[in-house]
Amino acid sequence: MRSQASQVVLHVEQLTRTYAGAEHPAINAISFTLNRGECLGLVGESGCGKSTLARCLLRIEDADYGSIQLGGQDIARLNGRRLRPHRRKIQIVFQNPSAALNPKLTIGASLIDPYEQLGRDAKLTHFTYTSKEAYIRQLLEAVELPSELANRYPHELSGGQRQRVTIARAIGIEPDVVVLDEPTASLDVISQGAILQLLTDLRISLGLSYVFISHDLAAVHRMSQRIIVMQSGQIVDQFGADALFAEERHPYTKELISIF
Ligand SMILES: Nc1ncnc2c1ncn2[C@@H]1O[C@H](COP(=O)(O)OP(=O)(O)OP(=O)(O)O)[C@@H](O)[C@H]1O
Repeated sequence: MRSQASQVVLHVEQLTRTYAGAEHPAINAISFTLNRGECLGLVGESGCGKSTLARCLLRIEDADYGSIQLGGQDIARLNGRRLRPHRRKIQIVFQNPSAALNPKLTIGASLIDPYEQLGRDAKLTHFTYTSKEAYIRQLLEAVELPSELANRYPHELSGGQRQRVTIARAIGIEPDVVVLDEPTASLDVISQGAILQLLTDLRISLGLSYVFISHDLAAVHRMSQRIIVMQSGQIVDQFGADALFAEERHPYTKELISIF
């Protein structure tokens, strides 16, 4: 029997996307696997294609070529009603929580929304839905926020609190994969550390699997068990996090380490 840690939850193969009029693909033949319970770090400088990859994985954008195996099904070419049952399985936390939350919805309403849109048919194992209020309370508790915040609006929260809410929204429907796209980029240093710690705690306690995208090698190293380095849309290096400083690293990885 395969151990839980070696179960592949996401298998991406040859994913390629070229924007109209661009000379080079924004992402070029990207392939990787993500195991259950693992954080896979994806690092590279601005413009290397990290967010394009995130949008393609979420099917916000279509890749031109390649496959995205999620739970054994290639979702890269599914659309409309055929894609819908798979949407719950992959969720994203964006870098700017202010843009990700509807300013007209209370925090409670924002938290319930993914469940109502995508989660009703899901078998939840960590959270239980007995009533809206009870479900919202559990989610706020999971991200260490007081339940009183449920009645507030996003502008009445700090940036760090808002990001906790977007994390709760992403994990509340228990996806197989959470893509974290620079989740701390808009926060101050203290909040950054607290959010990274919360994400690690949640990964361990809920068995979550992350693709953690960042230009910040130190944060990626702190969070991840394996690291992929991207340059100009391509993967140039990948290794276990404990081999970051090994001699055989790609020259570009060494360059990133030098500005670590
Ligand atoms: N909607 C778009 N239309 C055309 N080109 C785009 C679009 N989005 C991104 N690009 C181009 O694709 C390449 C990759 O951009 P992308 O935003 O994925 O990189 P990134 O690594 O996420 O950068 P950053 O860290 O600055 O967000 C860049 O050359 C960018 O200019």
